Amino acid sequence: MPPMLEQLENLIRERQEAGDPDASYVARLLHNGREKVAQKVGEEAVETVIAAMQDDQQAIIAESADLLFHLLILLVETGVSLADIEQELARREGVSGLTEKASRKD
Ligand SMILES: N=c1c2ncn([C@@H]3O[C@H](COP(=O)(O)OP(=O)(O)OP(=O)(O)O)[C@@H](O)[C@H]3O)c2ncn1[C@@H]1O[C@H](COP(=O)(O)O)[C@@H](O)[C@H]1O
Repeated sequence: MPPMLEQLENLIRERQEAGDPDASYVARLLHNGREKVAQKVGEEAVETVIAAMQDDQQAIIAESADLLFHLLILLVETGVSLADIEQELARREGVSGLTEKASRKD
């Protein structure tokens, strides 16, 4: 995983443990609960899709940064680590999505 994401993950964990909702955006969002965090992820995902459909490179970058940032907060909230995601991606490595899809029973 890019070091920047791991750095942010650590900072979000610190905010979860000792952040002040009056002084920290991350602490405030976490304080507001999982539903609010999940809602932000949904909003940022939609904004990223809109930016892509508008073919706006700068907006795609900005909205993707918002999306990754809020997804990291949701992962910390749910107790999932970037290492868990990395492990899952490694497990899938080399298996084409088409092959995986064809192997499904349903
Ligand atoms: N990377 C970010 C980051 N990206 C986006 N945001 C904030 O995310 C918020 C949500 O974005 P929106 O576009 O939805 O803005 P909004 O209209 O205010 O949305 P609502 O929350 O009001 O619904 C904005 O206030 C952005 O400033 C971020 N806030 C913080 N960080 C990083 O997190 C660190 C810790 O931040 P604090 O917890 O605030 O100290 C910072 O040092 C940064 O490194």
